[in-house]
Amino acid sequence: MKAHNNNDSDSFDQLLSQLSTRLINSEPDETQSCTAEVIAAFGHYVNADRCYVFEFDPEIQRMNNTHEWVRNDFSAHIDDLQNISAGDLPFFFNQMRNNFRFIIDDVETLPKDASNEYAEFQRESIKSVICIGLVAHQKLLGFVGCDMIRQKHRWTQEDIQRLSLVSDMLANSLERQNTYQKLIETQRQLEEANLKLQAQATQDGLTAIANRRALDEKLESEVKRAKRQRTGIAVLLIDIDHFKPYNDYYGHLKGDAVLRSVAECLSNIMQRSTDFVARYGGEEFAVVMSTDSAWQALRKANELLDAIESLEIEHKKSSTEPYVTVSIGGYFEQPSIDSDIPNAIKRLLDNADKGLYQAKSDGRNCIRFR
Ligand SMILES: Nc1nc2c(ncn2[C@@H]2O[C@H](COP(=O)(O)OP(=O)(O)OP(=O)(O)O)[C@@H](O)[C@H]2O)c(=O)[nH]1
Repeated sequence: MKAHNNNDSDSFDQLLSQLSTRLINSEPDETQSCTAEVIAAFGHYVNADRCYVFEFDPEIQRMNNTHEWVRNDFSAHIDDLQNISAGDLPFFFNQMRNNFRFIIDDVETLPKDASNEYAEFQRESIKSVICIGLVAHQKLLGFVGCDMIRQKHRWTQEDIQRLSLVSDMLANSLERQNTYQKLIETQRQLEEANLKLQAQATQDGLTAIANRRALDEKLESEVKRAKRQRTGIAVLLIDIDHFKPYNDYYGHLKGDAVLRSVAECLSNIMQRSTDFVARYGGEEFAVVMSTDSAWQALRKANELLDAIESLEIEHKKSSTEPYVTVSIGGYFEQPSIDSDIPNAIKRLLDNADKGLYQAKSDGRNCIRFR
């Protein structure tokens, strides 16, 4: 076998140093191609027939071949060297766990208890093999190795030293890659948690529709839009009639179910992208709609009133029995271009509330528009 001369060693060291710089600065995709280049470079340098990287699972019970370089026509084995267990190659796994290396000049000299390994080396026509562990923070992550197929090779101190350099480089890069993956995963979890928190902050827990806070935000954006586009905006306040007697007679849990049914019914009807339904508090709901006329809003309010009664939820303790009904107060306004937004919002809510009070006074299950 060809011995290295000083030129070989110098040019290999230079190449390794360049690849190392690239690995340090590489994105995950480039890390893969750099690793492939590193093992190819080592394969050429040591005049090997096959070079590879394997990664262990955290328990060092299984390993996968992640990168492979083969000389000329030698057969590649990366596909059949996946998910290899410690039970398949016990001698090898033990050597790697205990010594972080496995160096065999002649596979014929393997001890008897390495019969599985011997059979595997025969299958791959391997005569000599060297594997050096990828170790980061005293943890064995995998190994980089070389096979000699054409002829046996006595691994020199120089081979071992240079492959150890390669393994240090790859271990650091693998460690960095794992940290990067963990960071990406943590970031994904944080974003998911943030989205959930955001949804919770603007969602009513019982009915899953928007809450009061979301309503305030919506009113502000809709008033701004109405001002800009010179359109009108209507607010409806919808209150379940005699809900206290309902709770007292049917129980709080059934009361909760009524709130959910009413919320769902309102949401099903208010389906335009500019429609908005929120739980205003207790047994009261609010609807915001962009509309050109009070008449259109009144028509929608009538639809809602009928739809709730049509749910036919029994309510024996109501003056509007036999079913659960609602009273609705509404107000429509076309904000002028110079109207003050907080005042406009206050006007919308106050007037809708006055309408609701009037509807309650006038016997409930009716609409009063101001
Ligand atoms: N089940 C249930 N009840 C609620 C919830 N929030 C508020 N309530 C009840 O809603 C009822 C509201 O009662 P009142 O304000 O007296 O109104 P009402 O009985 O509906 O009378 P009118 O509105 O005048 O027709 C109270 O009994 C509250 O306990 C809730 O989340 N679940």
